[in-house]
Amino acid sequence: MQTLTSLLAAIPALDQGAMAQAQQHIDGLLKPPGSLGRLESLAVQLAGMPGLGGKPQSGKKAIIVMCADHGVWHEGVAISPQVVTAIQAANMTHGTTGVCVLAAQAGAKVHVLDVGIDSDPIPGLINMKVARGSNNIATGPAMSATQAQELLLETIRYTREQAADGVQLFGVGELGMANTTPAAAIVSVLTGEEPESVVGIGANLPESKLAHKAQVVRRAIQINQPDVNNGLDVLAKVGGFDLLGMTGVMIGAASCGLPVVLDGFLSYASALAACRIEPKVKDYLIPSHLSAEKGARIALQNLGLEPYLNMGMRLGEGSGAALAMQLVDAACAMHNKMGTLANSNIVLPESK
Ligand SMILES: O=C(O)c1ccc[n+]([C@@H]2O[C@H](COP(=O)([O-])O)[C@@H](O)[C@H]2O)c1
Ligand SMILES: Cc1cc2nc[nH]c2cc1C
Repeated sequence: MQTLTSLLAAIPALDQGAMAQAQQHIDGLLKPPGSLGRLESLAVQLAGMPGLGGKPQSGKKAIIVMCADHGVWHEGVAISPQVVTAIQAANMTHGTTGVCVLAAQAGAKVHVLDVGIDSDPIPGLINMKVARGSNNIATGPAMSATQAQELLLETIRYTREQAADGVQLFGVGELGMANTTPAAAIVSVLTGEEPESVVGIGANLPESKLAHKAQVVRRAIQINQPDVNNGLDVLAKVGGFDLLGMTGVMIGAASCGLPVVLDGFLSYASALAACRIEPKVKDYLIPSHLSAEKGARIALQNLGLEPYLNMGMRLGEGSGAALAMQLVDAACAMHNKMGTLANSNIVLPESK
């Protein structure tokens, strides 16, 4: 089996030649050069990804939803009953969740992984349960270093298997009551921002409880002392199984030279950790929307990513990734189907 070190070393650089060629092709399409804005830069980014063979394409799509519970829920940082994680995970298999409906619109398959729900195994889910919930980060590490290393490798392997099975576009999603608390802790540690700046209401926590939630995040960081230079240590100490699993999908996709569409706030935390583990992962990340969670802008700015959409969404599950997959399809259609200026005998003067 491949080691994490060898998988990280195998992440290819973007193909600059293919990107220059795509840019030239797009400049010759039937429109004023640059007039399709960020759809054009998205197509160029895709063209550079070696796993797509030098051309923007988005055939088979997979949204991988990591489901887990969190010991820190018991600190009173979330209002949803913890059992909602298990109930909603089961709903994923019935196709009734937000992500399932939006993924169907995008032509994406939803893969639901149980990486640590506090329940018996749920029929229809892929069982990668590490434990029935992570430990309470306010009193100690979320998981052991060994658990973190093993789950990271297992989720990377799962992603690479899907790539071998023909998936060309990945999306990440998560489900886990209270997970905006460990996500805020990760974002605070990896951006250097104060917990108060990155803690938000999650799934409708009353504003009056925000100061308590920030205090819990502060305590988690104080007690665990995560190593800011070690993304996996941060995930293991103040993260959770779902957040770590999404990092695995990002590294797995990048190691295959394939794109991965982010979702909301939780996925930004996972992406910050992925890029701390290996900065090359960044080239393969496609932001989707700006989550309405308070720390969202800070996290994305730190990643150096500008979201495509701003819809006030904060559902998670991979719903934002599903929506933005349609933009990826649009960028591919533009590149592959539009006519050219040359074929219409249109000659435009240089604008510079
Ligand atoms: O995607 C987002 O930006 C997002 C923002 C806030 C909440 N969520 C979802 O709500 C849950 C976490 O909220 P909470 O309040 O329980 O920490 C979890 O299941 C997430 O999928 C998701
Ligand atoms: C119903 C429900 C669905 C969710 N999906 C993600 N987080 C959620 C929280 C709740 C409460």
